[in-house]
Amino acid sequence: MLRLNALDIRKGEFRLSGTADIKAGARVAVIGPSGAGKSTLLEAIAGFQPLDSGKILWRSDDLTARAPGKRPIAMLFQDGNLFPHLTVAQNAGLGINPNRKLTPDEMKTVEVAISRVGLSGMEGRKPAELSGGQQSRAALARVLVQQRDLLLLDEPFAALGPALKAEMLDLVKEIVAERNITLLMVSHDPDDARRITDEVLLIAEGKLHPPAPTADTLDNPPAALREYLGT
Ligand SMILES: Nc1ncnc2c1ncn2[C@@H]1O[C@H](COP(=O)(O)OP(=O)(O)OP(=O)(O)O)[C@@H](O)[C@H]1O
Repeated sequence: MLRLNALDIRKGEFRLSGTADIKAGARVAVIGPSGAGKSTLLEAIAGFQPLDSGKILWRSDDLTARAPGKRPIAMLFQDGNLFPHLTVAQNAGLGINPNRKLTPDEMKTVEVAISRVGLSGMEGRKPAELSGGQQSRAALARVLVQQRDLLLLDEPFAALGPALKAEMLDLVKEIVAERNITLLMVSHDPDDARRITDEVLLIAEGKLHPPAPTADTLDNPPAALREYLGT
């Protein structure tokens, strides 16, 4: 269980508070109006945004004071997931160790991850030599080699066309199921949430709401969500 316990986050005038428990292995969409604090919540879970109060617990480990790199978390953002001067294999290898050459076993892990995301044969290419979809796959390979329990996605596929985005979401769904990864995904598109998540965590008006089933919530949205969905 990922326990977001009595969180209180302040950023200038902005404030977000609430409690939510996320079951291990769940796939959860983080939804809410623009500026509601979706990215801020992911940053807090990853350790980049300090809490004013509250605790973040994972399987009874208290992560609250832990540095980002020491948390069992991998994260993908909308942009900037790849270094342009490094190859696909080097970018993926950064997930294991940014500072030194990889051991043969670690190189094997990179090779398996690159194959899993469908980029075998492209290990030596730089990001500029890949399509947008292939770049997303390379970023996902880096997440895979990290072998973390939690994956946080902040709209990483927003720049892709609808078909490619659907393909990437399906790949993420398969991979998190295979590895029993707990997924939190920020999305502006309710169809993304329906496609791969079973629960939604709504953030609105400074409050974090406990996760609720995706289809029920989107079919019968609470008032705070209705305006955002345009229903
Ligand atoms: N450095 C900052 N100082 C003060 N307020 C900030 C700062 N950065 C962001 N904010 C405010 O924090 C709030 C939450 O921002 P956040 O990016 O988490 O929202 P979001 O729900 O992810 O938005 P969007 O859907 O538009 O990406 C916003 O109202 C924003 O204006």
